[in-house]
Amino acid sequence: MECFLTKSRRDKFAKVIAQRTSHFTVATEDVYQLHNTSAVIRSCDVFGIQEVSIVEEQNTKRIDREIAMGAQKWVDLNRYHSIKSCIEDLKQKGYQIVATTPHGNNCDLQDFDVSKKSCFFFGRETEGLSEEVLNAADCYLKIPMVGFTESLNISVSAAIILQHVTSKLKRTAIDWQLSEAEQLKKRLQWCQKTIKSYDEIVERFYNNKV
Ligand SMILES: C[S@@+](CC[C@H](N)C(=O)[O-])C[C@H]1O[C@@H](n2cnc3c(N)ncnc32)[C@H](O)[C@@H]1O
Repeated sequence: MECFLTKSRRDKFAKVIAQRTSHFTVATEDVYQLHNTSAVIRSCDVFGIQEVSIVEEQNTKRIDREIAMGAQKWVDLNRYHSIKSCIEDLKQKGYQIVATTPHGNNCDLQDFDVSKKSCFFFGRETEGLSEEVLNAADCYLKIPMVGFTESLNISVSAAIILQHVTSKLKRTAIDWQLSEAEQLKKRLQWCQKTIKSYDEIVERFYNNKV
């Protein structure tokens, strides 16, 4: 199927998939502002996180396509209407639950142990994470702050944390890449999303673009 893509598109897929990981994943809990969820998804794509879970117990909103800049097309979105089922699924997949929060004596980002498969939970703009997530968490993670402001914006926190943990992970000997079979499956899915119609394939074929 990839033969129907242009060479530059195929090369791009190969380059991006080689940097994708399921060692880390991200979950957002009832975030009110669409642009915040979209910006988190965009950061996941940028830092190579393949799966994102969006919990909408109270809000059910469409992802803001403009802000995600098409990132929602390349990242797998799992949507949940209950935090309980989201946590159960993640634990079943072998992830530890990491509650990100500006409060308390949590683990500082610099000291975070990247060896375990982890899901980073990000909370609501005003209330932060629910008691349910905080109680289920295996650990708490904090970005150190030295100003007057009580917390960072959720999408800013996600970008800082993901940049830090993914670059630290890549400096270890941990096997963090998707398996060959997973990479192939994902590339085929991306192909399907890229090719909009059979007419397009035929047109490309006759115009010698493939
Ligand atoms: C605007 S903050 C929520 C502030 C809220 N008043 C609270 O008490 O958590 C939104 C989310 O960003 C993340 N966050 C913000 N600042 C953070 C920090 N310094 N360290 C870790 N996560 C942070 C957390 O996931 C938080 O739930």
